[in-house]
Formats: sequence, structure tokens, C-alpha cells
Amino acid sequence: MKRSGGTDAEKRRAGERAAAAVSDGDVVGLGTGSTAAAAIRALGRRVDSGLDARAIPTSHQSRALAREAGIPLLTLEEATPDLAIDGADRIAIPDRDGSPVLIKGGGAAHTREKLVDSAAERFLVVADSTKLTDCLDSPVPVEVLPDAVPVVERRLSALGGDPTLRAAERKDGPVVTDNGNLVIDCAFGPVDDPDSLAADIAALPGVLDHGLFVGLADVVYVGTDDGVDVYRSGD
Ligand SMILES: O=C[C@H](O)[C@H](O)[C@H](O)COP(=O)(O)O
Repeated sequence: MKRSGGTDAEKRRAGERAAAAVSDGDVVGLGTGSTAAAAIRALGRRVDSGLDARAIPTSHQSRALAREAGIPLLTLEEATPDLAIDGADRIAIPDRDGSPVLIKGGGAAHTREKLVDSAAERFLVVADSTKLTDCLDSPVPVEVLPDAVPVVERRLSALGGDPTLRAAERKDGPVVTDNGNLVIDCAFGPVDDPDSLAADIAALPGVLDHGLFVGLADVVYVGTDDGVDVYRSGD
């Protein structure tokens, strides 16, 4: 799946704002991707200055970055995250009450991200301004057991989708996730009922999880040219 690109400055502003929301004693779920990386680096600077925070990573990437930044690490067996900070590929902010809907998984990390983000008491999303959209129409990443690919592709087509097995960019063959599985990017056109699509995909045998995050995000920090726009669930 092609990664989108907002500016590094927007990502840094969003990441720093989310890292500033971490309090002494917090356990933080660390998302994956370039904007979560900005938050991890900002959190590392706060830990270096004396903040007592520990973290649960969602990928090899976020584990390595957290180690490099000097953030002590835990597992889900040892603690429940007080908050999680994670990026998104697409974000739809509802007009009325309700939680922002996200599409995640551009880096194939959405299964562990959903596990950690949903376990956290608060889920803070960090993004650059290119991620906001009125229409959720980008493909939904679906992590699938390797043996299940043909069956899941047929069933995704039956749900009205157009599935494509994600190819690796720097190796021959498909992308293999941190969990040893494959990813199907499934285009559905505009997703009008994300709740029901999320339930339909999750129910398919062989699917580990998909990148539609519905009813999970509490706050979205969007970096802009000169600051950070904040959207709260239910505002
Ligand atoms: O699988 C990857 C994750 O869901 C990322 O959080 C998402 O792709 C956003 O990444 P970035 O901040 O690099 O755009």
C-alpha cells in the first residue's frame, strides 16, 4: 500500500503534543509509523528529563525506537496501557457526536496496534494534515493467515471489495507482517457504514484483524503549518 506523506514538521508537532499528554507513572502504548515515531522520540526526551513512563510497543519498529529513545518497555502481560499514541492513514471526523473512524495498517502493523490501542484507557491519534478525509475510500488492510489468502480474497469480493495481496517493495513476493502473516488491501469504494463493514471483515475465518478502527479513538491531534488541531470524540 502506498504510504501517504504529510510534512515532517506536522508529524513532529502532533507527536510532541501527544507525548506532552503523558503523566508521571503512565504506561503508554506505542504505535507504529512515522508519526508515532515522532511521538516516541518526544516521549524519550521527556523520559530523559525525568518523566517516569514505561511503554508497550506495537511492532518491531516501535520497540527498537523506544529502546533507542531510552523508554523502559513492558508487555501486555505486565501492564495495561493508561494511554496509547498511534498514527493513522485516514481519519474521518464525524459531524455530530461519535468517535473518529480510522483506517490504519499502511505499515502492516494494525493487528497489534488494535490490540494495544483498544486495551488503553485513552487512545490518542497523531497525524499530519493529509490524513483527514470526508470520505473513507482508501483500501482497508486485512492481515490474513498465509494459507487463508485465496479463501479470504473470495469472501472479501463477496462483500463487495476488490482485494489485492500486498507486495513487498524491497523483496520478491508479499509483505510478511511482524506476526508472520500476509496483508490483503481491499478497496470497497466509499465506506458508508464502517461499523458493519468492520464486523463483516472481522468475522471471516483466517482474518487476524483489519485496519478499520471504529469507536476506539478518544482524541486526534493533527499537525498543521503552525500548530496542532485537536478533535475529541463526542465534541
Ligand atoms: O501499520 C501502520 C500503522 O497503522 C501506522 O500508524 C499508519 O500507517 C500511519 O503511519 P504514518 O504515521 O507513517 O503515516
